[in-house]
Amino acid sequence: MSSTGEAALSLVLLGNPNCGKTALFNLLTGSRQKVANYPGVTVDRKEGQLTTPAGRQFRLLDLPGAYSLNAASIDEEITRDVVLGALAGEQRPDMIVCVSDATNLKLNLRLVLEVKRLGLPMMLALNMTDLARKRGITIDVAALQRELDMPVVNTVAVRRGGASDLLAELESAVPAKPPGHAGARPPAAAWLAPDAADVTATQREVRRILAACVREPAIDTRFDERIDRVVLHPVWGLLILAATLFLMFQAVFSWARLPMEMITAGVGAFGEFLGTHMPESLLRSLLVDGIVAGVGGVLVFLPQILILFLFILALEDSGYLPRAAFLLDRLMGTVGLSGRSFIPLLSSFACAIPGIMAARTISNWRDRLATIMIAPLMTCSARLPVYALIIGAFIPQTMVGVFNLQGLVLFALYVAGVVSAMAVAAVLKMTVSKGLQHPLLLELPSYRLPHGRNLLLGLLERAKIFLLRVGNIILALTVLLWFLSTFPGAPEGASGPAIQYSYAGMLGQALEVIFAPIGFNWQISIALVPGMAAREVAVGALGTVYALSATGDDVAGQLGPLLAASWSLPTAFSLLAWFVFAPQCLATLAAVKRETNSWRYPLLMAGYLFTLAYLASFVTYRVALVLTGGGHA
Ligand SMILES: Nc1nc2c(ncn2[C@@H]2O[C@H](COP(=O)(O)OP(=O)(O)OP(=O)(O)O)[C@@H](O)[C@H]2O)c(=O)[nH]1
Ligand SMILES: [Mg+2]
Repeated sequence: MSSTGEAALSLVLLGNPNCGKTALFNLLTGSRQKVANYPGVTVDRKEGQLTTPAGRQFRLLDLPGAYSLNAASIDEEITRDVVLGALAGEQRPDMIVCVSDATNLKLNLRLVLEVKRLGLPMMLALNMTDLARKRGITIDVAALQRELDMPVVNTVAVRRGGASDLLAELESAVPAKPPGHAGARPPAAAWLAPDAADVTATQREVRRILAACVREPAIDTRFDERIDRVVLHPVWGLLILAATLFLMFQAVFSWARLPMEMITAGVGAFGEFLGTHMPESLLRSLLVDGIVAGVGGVLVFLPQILILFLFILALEDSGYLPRAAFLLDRLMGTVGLSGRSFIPLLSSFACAIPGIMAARTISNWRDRLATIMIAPLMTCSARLPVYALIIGAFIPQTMVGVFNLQGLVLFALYVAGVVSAMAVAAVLKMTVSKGLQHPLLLELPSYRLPHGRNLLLGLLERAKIFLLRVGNIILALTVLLWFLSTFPGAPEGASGPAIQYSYAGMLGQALEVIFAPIGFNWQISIALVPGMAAREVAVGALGTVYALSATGDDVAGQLGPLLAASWSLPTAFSLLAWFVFAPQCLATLAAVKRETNSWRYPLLMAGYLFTLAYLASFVTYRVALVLTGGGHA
């Protein structure tokens, strides 16, 4: 509570895409919202608390970027509605903090002038002033303040203390709201969508203000342009993109080997220690067969996940992503998608859910729907443990020329996801999403060397998310599965491992009827069920199920060799094919329901993905059987 006892005033951060609003929000509130160097990162309103050095409190809202309040896409509608107080249950903000990229005021000031017409209390944060200075741009802040008739402060959102001027301004400039008098806010002028004449008038005003307040050297963009000549080249550009992605998958395997071996050894030693030092009991089984075999089995994949994210974060920070979108626009156009879909789809490599949300930036509903529907085919990071487990067990570590064979297979699985997504998009184009092509208008940010500290923080965040997942949902489901696999115990005189007679064993054997034609045994069938909650759980579940089926030896930390001994190669390939397609993630389906506001699309999605998964596994299994001389199963 602030010293004067007033209710916290609400502030919103409003500005063009990629001008640094979220970076500023994080700096002011201590949050860790996603920041990246391309437009359209934030797609939802985010709330935080801000306390000034003197102890004054504010509610701060971060908004999706917009070029105008005249919204064209869902994310921009959110921004408009928050600013105009049109959102249900949300009052109009007390004050608007416009954030502008100081290196690009010509574009940014248009929004400032448009918003100014609302007549709300307002101030301007000139962000990225570090870059502006580096480029020799000088801005006369006092003059700008006079011209705009509002407080103007310099900020550097990525530097500690970079918002001190803004905080000082907030300390003094905001009129306190009289307690209990919510109605005392200044009335906002009604907002009318600007017409062509308004836009021209605003442009003219921007030019006048810039002439009065800003001095720029003859712009020196040669650096960016020289890079773009290669990166946006139709042939070289595509080669660079392919090489980058390829390198990423090679690295996931080759760089991760040592840390993975260390974790495996650690987990194995721990399991063995428990196994030898605890008396034979249910508790020992829960710890060794349930938790160590299950959770430990998933934990091993942390290094690979971090390497994947290192690449994704570096790409996001560099400014390369919108270029790749631009490059792929024509290619994606052939299947009815636009380059606009590229970033949502690329985000889906991390997880389909933020990818599906990022599709909000696509203004055309049909394009957006098509993007949402194919997002789960992008290989999310939760599939990585499953792929890596099977590849590690069945694909030898040989080198093919300079390439690591395991990395090649992983790359092929990612390609399989992308190619199927394109095929599905092409089918959707013929049916639901028939429509015109829209030209891709995308602002290209300046290239920037990824910030070491940002990368490190991003990776720590990722590690935290993964470990929390392991500690929460994966642990809980593993324990549940251990329970279901242990009870009821085997009847007297039973042959075979006790798990066969348990609840999970019975379920697995029932499901095996469905899955036998695609080569899955009852152990795999069991693992698929908890795998619906989170894909990695399938790995933990296999660990537990095999630990309980094994006769004597514990499998903690060495599930791979055990699988290699008990599955045929066709079964392994079939399971890989299954995971390329199967919608093994309820959270994704829930996100689709939320984003499309209907049950229709998640159901459609689950239906088509399960069908594809079954077909793909069936074909893979049969073909592999023939090729490996396994005859008819
Ligand atoms: N050098 C420098 N970089 C900055 C500054 N502020 C933000 N950035 C970088 O600019 C990029 C965009 O920052 P974000 O905070 O994601 O921008 P945003 O306005 O929230 O973007 P949207 O959510 O897409 O509208 C990131 O790469 C930041 O690291 C700054 O003051 N100086
Ligand atoms: Mg943002």
